[in-house]
Amino acid sequence: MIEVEVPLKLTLFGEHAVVYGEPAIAMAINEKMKIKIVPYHKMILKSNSLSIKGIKVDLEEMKLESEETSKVLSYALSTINFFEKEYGTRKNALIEIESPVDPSVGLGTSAAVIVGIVGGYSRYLGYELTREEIAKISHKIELTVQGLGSRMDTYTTSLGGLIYFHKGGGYEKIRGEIRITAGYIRRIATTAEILKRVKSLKEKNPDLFNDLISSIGKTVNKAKIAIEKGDEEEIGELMYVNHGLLMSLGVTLPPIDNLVSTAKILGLKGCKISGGGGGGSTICLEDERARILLSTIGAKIIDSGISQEGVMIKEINQ
Ligand SMILES: Nc1ncnc2c1ncn2[C@@H]1O[C@H](COP(=O)(O)OP(=O)(O)O)[C@@H](O)[C@H]1O
Ligand SMILES: C[C@@](O)(CCOP(=O)(O)O)CC(=O)O
Ligand SMILES: [Mg+2]
Repeated sequence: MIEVEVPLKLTLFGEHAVVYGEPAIAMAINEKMKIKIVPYHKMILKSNSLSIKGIKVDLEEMKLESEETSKVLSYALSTINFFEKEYGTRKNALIEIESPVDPSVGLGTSAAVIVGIVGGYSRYLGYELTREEIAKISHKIELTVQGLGSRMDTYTTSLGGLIYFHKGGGYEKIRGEIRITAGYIRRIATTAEILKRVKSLKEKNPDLFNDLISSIGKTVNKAKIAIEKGDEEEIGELMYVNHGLLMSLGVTLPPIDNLVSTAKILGLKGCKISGGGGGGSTICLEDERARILLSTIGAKIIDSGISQEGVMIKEINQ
């Protein structure tokens, strides 16, 4: 049996802008997606946190027919099919995915599912991929499924730690400690849908869009220096600036905008959305009042402690 643990992630700065070549800073956290792969007589996928809306069942064979299912399983299915296409092999297995959070809440579950299956299923096939190789393959798959996207989530969940992604490519681990209070609410759209909306904004108003995106890039670079210096005041101020720029891109949601502006008035050091937006995750520099504010919007608080470890793959002889 192969057991895989993949850290989820928080985007501290630079979401959306990183898709257009700007820098970003993300952090792997202690919330871990777990994937188990055991030999089986056919290919079965089990997942604890998915739900589908609307089903059609062939009552003769009790066979479920649902467009929605293949959409919701798109990341997992594309990853399994990747191996068949690239390696020409398909070894039946029972693949069980256990997520600590709901899908599509800005915590990188899409990336974690891909990274977990790439890491676990490649090992199941007898390959020993490095974390960097897992990240590279996973980014390719996530991009194929989403049509748009950056290397940020797949690299952060594969490699672990606090990572600065350079403008135009490459990355480096950042020394520095940042303590976050984080929670999430359900979303009104998936990241793929939100990415498409942001892209249409770019097409409609390229000059304005480019100014907004490069302002986010500047914010990210100032934040990197502030994190390395441990300057919490500056980090927090830049979180509010980044949130305001994301608001201009139209990816935030009123309840979260209200929370962020209330936090600023109350004197919390810094808050912003994290990830694709449209609801989902909100992060603040660690503060008890942030937990209270998050609970007022019904957010589920998560374990946002940093995970220095990236994807962990264990082979267990049964
Ligand atoms: N536990 C899971 N099992 C299978 N697929 C999952 C799971 N969690 C998330 N996914 C996939 O990832 C998609 C969510 O990706 P995305 O919208 O990018 O949100 P996130 O912010 O979590 O990355 C889901 O629609 C589903 O296809
Ligand atoms: C919006 C984006 O910058 C981050 C998406 O994060 P998530 O899938 O919402 O966890 C997209 C990307 O970087 O691929
Ligand atoms: Mg995602």
